[in-house]
Formats: sequence, structure tokens, C-alpha cells
Amino acid sequence: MKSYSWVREWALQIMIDRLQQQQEVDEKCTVAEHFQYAMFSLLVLMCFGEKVEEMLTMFPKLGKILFKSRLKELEKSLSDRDEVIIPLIKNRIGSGDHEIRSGTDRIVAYVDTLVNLQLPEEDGDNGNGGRLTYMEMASMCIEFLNGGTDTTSTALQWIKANLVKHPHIQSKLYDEIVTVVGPPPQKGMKPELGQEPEPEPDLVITEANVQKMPYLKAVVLEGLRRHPPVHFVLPHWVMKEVEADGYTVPQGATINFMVSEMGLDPEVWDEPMEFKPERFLVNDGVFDITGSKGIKMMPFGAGRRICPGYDLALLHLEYFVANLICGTLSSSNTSVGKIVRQNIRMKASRISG
Ligand code: HEM
Repeated sequence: MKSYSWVREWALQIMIDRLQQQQEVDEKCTVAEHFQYAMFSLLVLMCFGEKVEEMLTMFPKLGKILFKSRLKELEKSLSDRDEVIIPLIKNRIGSGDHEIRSGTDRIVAYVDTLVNLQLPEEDGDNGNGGRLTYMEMASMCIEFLNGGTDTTSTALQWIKANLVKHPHIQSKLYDEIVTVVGPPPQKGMKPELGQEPEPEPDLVITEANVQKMPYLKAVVLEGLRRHPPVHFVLPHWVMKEVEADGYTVPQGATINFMVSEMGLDPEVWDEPMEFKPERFLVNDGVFDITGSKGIKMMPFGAGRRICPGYDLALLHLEYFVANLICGTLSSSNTSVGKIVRQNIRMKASRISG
């Protein structure tokens, strides 16, 4: 079966490894950068079918940056259309390997879908027979990486911070996880005198498990309502004069939407400053995030230009939150749980209300 599940497991492992490595040298490691790096690596692999480390052989200049763990510089280099992105696309096409492999599990990379895309005739002539040009494909890859990295990792940080601030929500979430996947694996035998104790194994939550967790979904939605990572959508252009709430919005005007304020509107939300996932459990936990049945909040925008990655983002958030919560509550002092708990506390202390 084609599935991206191993890609997410791989990214989660990257995050855990980096957190552990940094903590060995510095007690005060910053979680945010590791969240971002894992999310970025995940999207690079989905986009080009290459692991970031493997790209070093093709682009040695990226090696220096990676070595120094300077994510911002790496992201910047990967915005270089001519020197990096287009060669990566050509490499993908040239390799003829249109599937990312892991054992028998194979998936198609984002670039492969772009290469095979035939634009409809009504979209006009793009000068390339309806096929995307390299420049067009490169722009879309950059949008894919930029659109999905900081947004998802910022949302993840705020959700974790709120969970640290509200331990009862964290416990409730943990109980839901245990109900679905069972209790965490037991520690090994008691060590003999002088032997190192066996590390406590972490519980791994799969994507299939995540689908059975309504409270987890509610926690993620509440995080997006209370702290949407994008305060405004992209600017929109009014195609036809329209009346809205007694105002005339003229054709050609540029408009935007106050995404953060919508989620905090006391006329729409009860106790809007409070972090209360339960508000999303009504209607059997069904909430229309696309705004097609009425807009109460719009962290991903709404309508035709809604974020095309919203489903993927929700899945990533649910998957990472569930796995990090398990680390936080079930792990020994050497594991990811302690590190995340210590670091995210700083962010939690900045939350008002
Ligand atoms: C929590 C995570 C995310 C949030 C809050 C978010 C939010 C948004 C918002 C508000 C917009 C503008 C919508 C508008 O103009 O009306 C947008 C656009 C976009 N997002 Fe996301 N996004 C997230 C994750 C992702 C992911 C994971 C991807 C892809 C991997 C992605 C790809 C894009 C792209 C390509 C656009 C531009 C669409 C266009 O030009 O019409 N986003 N996103």
C-alpha cells in the first residue's frame, strides 16, 4: 500500500534524536528549532523524495549549514530556484525513480505529481504545451516547503505549551491515547547491581490510532483557535463589488481577514481566552474547519483559496502532539518527555488567561 506513514515516523525520530543529542551537551536546549527541523525534513522528503542528509552529496554547500544546524540558512538555500530547487527537480526526473522507498512501502513525491500535471486548456497557454515549466514547478515546491514548515511547528509549540499549562487536559489526552493503544510497554528486568538500567520504551502512536482520538482532534482545533500561527490570510483581491455588513467593498480592493480576532470573538465563543478543547466535542466532534457551513474561525483561510495543506497539517499536528504527549508522560528522565516538558514550560508561562 502507498503510504506516507513511515515518513512521519522517520521525522518524529529525527526530532527525538536531535532533542536527546542537544540535551547531552546543553540542559537548556530549545525545542522550537527541533520541531521546525523535523517538520522541514518531513516536507523536503515528501516534496523531492530525498532525505535532507542525502541531498548533501548533491549540494555540498548545504553540508556546512546542516553541520552547524542553522535551519534558517538551510531554508534560505532551499529557496534558491536556479541553484538548488530546479536541479533537485531535474535530479528527481532524471533518476526515473518516482517513488520514495522504505522497504516495500513506496510513495510518490510531490514533484512527481507536478511533472505529470497537464493544465486544462481554459487556463490558457503557459508556453510549455500545458505542462508546468521548471520555474513554475520550483515556485510550487518553495510554496510547499515555506507554507508547511513554520506554520505547523508554531502551532505545535503553542499546543504543547497549553498542555503544559493545563495538566488536567494533558492527563485526559493521555487517558484517551491509552484507551486506544493500550498502556505503555513495561520496563525491562530490574538491572543487576552495577548495571545501567534499561531505558523505558516510549509508546509509539500510529496514524491509524490517531484517527480514533476525538479529544486529540479537539485539542488541536482549540490550539488553532486560540493561537493560530497565521494572523492574516494572504491578501485577497475583490473581483466584483460586494456589500458586506452595510459596507460597500469596491471591485479591485485588496482585503484581508483578522484570523486571530475571529477565534477570540466573545459573541461566537464562550470564554474565548480560555483553552477548552471540550468546546469542539459537541456535534459528535464534527467541526467544519473549511468554513463551508459558516465561519467561526479560519486558521487555514476559507473558500477557494483555503490552505491546500490543511488536511496534511491537521494530521501532522495530531500525530506529533500524540507522540510527544506520550513521551512527556510516560518516559524516563533520559527521554524526550523530560526535555520537552522543561523547555516548553517557558512558552507556557507566556500564555495569558
Ligand atoms: C497549521 C498549519 C498551517 C496553517 C495554519 C496554514 C494556513 C494557511 C493560510 C491561512 C493560508 C492562506 C489562505 C488564504 O489566502 O485564504 C495558507 C496558504 C497556503 N498553504 Fe497553508 N497552512 C498550514 C500548513 C500548510 C502545509 C502543511 C502546507 C503544505 C505542505 C501548506 C501549503 C500552503 C500553500 C501552498 C498555500 C498557498 C495557497 C494559495 O496560493 O492559494 N500549508 N495556509
